[in-house]
Amino acid sequence: MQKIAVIGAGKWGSALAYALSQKNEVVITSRTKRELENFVTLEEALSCEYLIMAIPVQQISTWLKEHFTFSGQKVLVVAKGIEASTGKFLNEIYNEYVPQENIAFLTGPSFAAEVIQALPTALVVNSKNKELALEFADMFPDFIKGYTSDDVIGSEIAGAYKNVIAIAAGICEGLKLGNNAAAALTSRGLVEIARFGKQFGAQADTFIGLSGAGDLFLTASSTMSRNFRVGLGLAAGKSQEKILEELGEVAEGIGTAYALHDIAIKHELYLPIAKEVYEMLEGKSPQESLKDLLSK
Ligand SMILES: NC(=O)C1=CN([C@@H]2O[C@H](COP(=O)(O)OP(=O)(O)OC[C@H]3O[C@@H](n4cnc5c(N)ncnc54)[C@H](O)[C@@H]3O)[C@@H](O)[C@H]2O)C=CC1
Ligand SMILES: O=C(CO)COP(=O)(O)O
Repeated sequence: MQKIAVIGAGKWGSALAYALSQKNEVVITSRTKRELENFVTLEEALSCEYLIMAIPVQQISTWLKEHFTFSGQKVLVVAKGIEASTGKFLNEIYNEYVPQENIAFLTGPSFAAEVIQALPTALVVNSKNKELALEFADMFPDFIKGYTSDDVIGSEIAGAYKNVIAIAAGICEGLKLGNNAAAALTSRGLVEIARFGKQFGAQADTFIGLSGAGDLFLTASSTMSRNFRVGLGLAAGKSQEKILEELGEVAEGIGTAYALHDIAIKHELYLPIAKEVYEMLEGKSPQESLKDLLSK
């Protein structure tokens, strides 16, 4: 039995704590105390050999600075997004604290609400350390088929960027543009993600697999996705503040759209869907944006 600590008791941290507890000893911690039987202090969690990091991307730099000291832990990062304030990828942020051989990243189609019901899925553990990736994949319960990959940057980009495309897909649905438009937008989204990934050294195969197409098709087609629901809210003319208040949970696509906007300017990249999502978040009319994307 492995002693695993999940850090962050939101939807995803809680679902993974449940899933991993099928075969392992798991404790969980969060910034506010929860009435959970396996709840421990942060100090105790950080003393475990294996850490599952479920803190949202926009908060993680500050959290690491304030709370984390590396002492040999093996870390699985399960968040998906790009830091808005700096444009940094998660692996860059974590690599300032955790050596590359001790860190892995989890991607693939995984609504927490289904994982916590033990419904089946297949996920990818991405790490430059193959042994570590296998170690984490072996911890999964029978209802999660574990794959491994060494394409850390590709899988990370796929997981982060699909949240932005899911916002666009939610807008498309909210505006009732039809199934053809939704499929066109999602497939162009996948091309956009893959093209962006190539710029940063990703492997092309990653984008047609679980971390790319798998997670994109899931998130961009379901109201279970928080990012998709952000899109529905924008289509309904709601403000970003109102949408987030109603959501009550994190939607990483928002911060990631801002990050992509800055990265596109810095590297002179053509990211049409991400650009329109950014502009809609900044107040452009969704009708206008979708017209710009989908008509000649
Ligand atoms: N919910 C899902 O289905 C999935 C979520 N993810 C990713 O997992 C990450 C977390 O998402 P959820 O758990 O769903 O979000 P959530 O909104 O349910 O929970 C976020 C958690 O982070 C904690 N948190 C926020 N700021 C913090 C800080 N400064 N210090 C410590 N803790 C802090 C909150 O207390 C909360 O427990 C996101 O990056 C998301 O994209 C990935 C796959 C599936
Ligand atoms: O990443 C997810 C599923 O794989 C969750 O997506 P949302 O954050 O949009 O709900």
